Amino acid sequence: MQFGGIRAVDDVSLTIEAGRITGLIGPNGAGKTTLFNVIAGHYQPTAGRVLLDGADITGLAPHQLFAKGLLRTFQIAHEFATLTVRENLMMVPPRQSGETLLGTWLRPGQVRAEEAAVRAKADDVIRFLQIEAVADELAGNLSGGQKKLLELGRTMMTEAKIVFLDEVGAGVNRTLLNTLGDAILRLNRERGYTFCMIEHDMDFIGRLCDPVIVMAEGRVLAQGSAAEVIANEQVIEAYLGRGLKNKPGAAP
Ligand SMILES: Nc1ncnc2c1ncn2[C@@H]1O[C@H](COP(=O)(O)OP(=O)(O)OP(=O)(O)O)[C@@H](O)[C@H]1O
Repeated sequence: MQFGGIRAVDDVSLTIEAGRITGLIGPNGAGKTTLFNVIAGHYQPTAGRVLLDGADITGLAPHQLFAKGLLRTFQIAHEFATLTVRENLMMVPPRQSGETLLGTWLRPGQVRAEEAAVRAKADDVIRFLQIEAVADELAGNLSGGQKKLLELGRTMMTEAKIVFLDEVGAGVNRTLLNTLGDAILRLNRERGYTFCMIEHDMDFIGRLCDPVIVMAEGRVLAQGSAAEVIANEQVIEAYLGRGLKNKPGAAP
């Protein structure tokens, strides 16, 4: 992927395996976000292809990828501050077919049945994420970490099972980060979600991700378990002077 003279992602070849939680790390400017943008349909790559289950999805728009079950978290608009958590969950369209106002007049019975199904689904999400205590709280009153949990919950309201998370743990306190991490792990193990996540916190990455892919200067530098990549000389060098946040074993 080239922006004028800058090759933000250069000759990158990688596989995100179904059923795994893949971590994507690398120093600032490594090309992680650009790669996400190319995969999730926000940028048309200047070269190369993106395949989903062998089918070419290069250049498809985000809503077309969404229909194929691939979602990047910020594709769901941010929460509505003046609606409750449950209402926020119920606002998420399961697919982007575009509910029409006319439809609600023509098929009121069907609409009522759909609303009941959506409410049941929202209740399931609330139970799964163990956020019953804030279900009727206005989303605007949630802490930053609770909003991230809500964001995950909104993802669960869709049909997408391949989810790209861009720094979902950023700015979340340690306790809620653990809760968020548990939810991601359980979604992966119990409900078959595939995740790919950009993160900077190595504790978080180490707990959740296998494999971890390291990018630097637009290229894939290393790939392996979290323990393998943080012991990799090239990776240490790429981070030199920038510091791996919360590198296990590092002095506090
Ligand atoms: N829209 C754009 N136009 C021009 N250059 C861009 C654009 N987006 C990214 N770049 C450049 O591409 C390179 C990779 O940026 P990118 O944001 O993908 O890195 P990153 O690994 O996500 O970094 P960070 O961890 O800081 O978010 C950088 O040199 C950046 O300045």
